[in-house]
Amino acid sequence: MIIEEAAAFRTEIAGARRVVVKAGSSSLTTPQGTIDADRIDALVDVLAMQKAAGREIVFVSSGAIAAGLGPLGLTRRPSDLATQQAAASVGQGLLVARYTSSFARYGIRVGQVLLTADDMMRRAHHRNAQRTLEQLLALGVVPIVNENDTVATDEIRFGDNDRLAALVSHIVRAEALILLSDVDALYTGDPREPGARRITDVRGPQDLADVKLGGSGRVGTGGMVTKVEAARIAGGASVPVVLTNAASAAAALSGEPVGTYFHPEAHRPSTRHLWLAHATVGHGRLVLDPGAVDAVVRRRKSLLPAGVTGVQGDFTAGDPVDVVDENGRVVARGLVNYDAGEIPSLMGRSTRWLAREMGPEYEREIIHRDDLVVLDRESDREGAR
Ligand SMILES: Nc1ncnc2c1ncn2[C@@H]1O[C@H](COP(=O)(O)OP(=O)(O)O)[C@@H](O)[C@H]1O
Ligand SMILES: N[C@@H](CCC(=O)OP(=O)(O)O)C(=O)O
Repeated sequence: MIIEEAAAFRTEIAGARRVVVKAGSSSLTTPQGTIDADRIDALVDVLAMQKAAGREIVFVSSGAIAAGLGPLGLTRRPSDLATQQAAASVGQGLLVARYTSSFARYGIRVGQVLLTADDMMRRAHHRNAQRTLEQLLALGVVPIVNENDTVATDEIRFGDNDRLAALVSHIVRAEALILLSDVDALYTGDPREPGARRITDVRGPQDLADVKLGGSGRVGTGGMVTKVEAARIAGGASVPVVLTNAASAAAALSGEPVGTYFHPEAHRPSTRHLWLAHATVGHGRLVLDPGAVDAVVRRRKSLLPAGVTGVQGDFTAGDPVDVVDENGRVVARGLVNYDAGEIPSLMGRSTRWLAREMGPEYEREIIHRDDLVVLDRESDREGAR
C-alpha cells in the first residue's frame, strides 16, 4: 500500500480502449432527492470526450432510488424494499431521460440495460447480456446499466452497483474500471473521521489489512466495502481499477495519478471461470477428504468420486456447487455432473469400479477441471475487512 505519495502515471488506464465507468448515487443526485442535472451534464461531457477520442464506454449508473425520492415527496431513503423499488421505478425513467438528452448534445445515443443478480447467475442470461452489450457498443451506443431494482428481492440483490460494475467489466472484457464516488480516494479510514490518509496504490489484499472500510454516505449503499470487493473482482480478471470522485473523472480516465489505483492481476481467467467464481452461488456442497482438496486446489485436477466424503443440499446435474474441505471451508466451486441424490452411491469409489459396476456413463468426474474454479477465500476475507 502506498499512502499519500506522488503516484505514477497509469499507462494501463490511459491505454484502455474499452472502459466501464460507474457513478454512485451521491455523484448524480441532489440532497433533495432529485437528479443533479449539472453534475450529470459535466460527467456526460467527460464521457462524450472519451468516446470522441475512440474509446468505448459502458456507463453503470446508480441513482434511481435517490432520484425518485423528491418526485415522490420522500425526504430520506426508505428502508423497506417496496418503497425503494417504487422510488427506483420513478427515478430510473427520469435518469435515463436525462442521459438521453445530455448525450444527445453530442449526437450520442444511449441504451438502457437493466440487470439482476439472478441474470448474472444464469449462464444463458449472462451470455445474452454479453451479446446485447457487445452489439450496443458495435452500434456506437453508450449502454447505461443499472440493477433492475423493481424485480430484485432482498435475498438476491446487489443493492449497491459496485459489484455489478465489476461483473459488467468481466462481461464486456473491459480494459479498465473507473469507480466514481463522493470521496476522492480510498483512505486508511473513513475520511469523515480525522486522521484518515489517502491510499494511492493497492497491489493486493495485504495492502488492505489495516484499512478501515466504513459504511456508505447519505444516499449510497455499501460504502467502501463494496468498492474494494468490486476492485478485487475486476482485478482478478486483469482489469485495473481507479476509485475517485466524479470531479476527477477526466483525470482518472487519462491515467493521471488521482484517487486510488488497484493494480490488476496479470493473468485473466476464462470468462466461464470468472462467471463461476463471481456471478454464481453454490446450490449445495460437496465435502472432500484432504487428498482431494490437494488434487483440486493445488494440482488443479478434476474432482473424482473417490475423494468425496459428503454431499449437502439439493441440486441437479449442471448446477454450480461449492466444494468444501472437512472443516467446511469453501475451496472451490464447480458445475456438478450428477444430481445430489446420485452422489452418495458414488462417494469413495474409483471411476474404474463405477464404470464396471454401474455402467460407462458413471466413469465421468463429479466435476471436470474445466468447470472448476478454485476460490481463494483467504484473500476474500482480507479484502472484505
Ligand atoms: N476507508 C474509507 N475511505 C474512503 N471512504 C470511506 C472509507 N470508509 C467509509 N467511507 C465512506 O464511503 C462513502 C462512499 O460510499 P457510498 O456512499 O456507498 O458511495 P456511492 O454512492 O458513490 O456508491 C464515502 O462518502 C465515505 O464517507
Ligand atoms: N440500483 C440502485 C443502486 C443503489 C445505490 O445506492 O448504489 P450506489 O450509490 O452505487 O452505492 C439505484 O439505482 O438506486
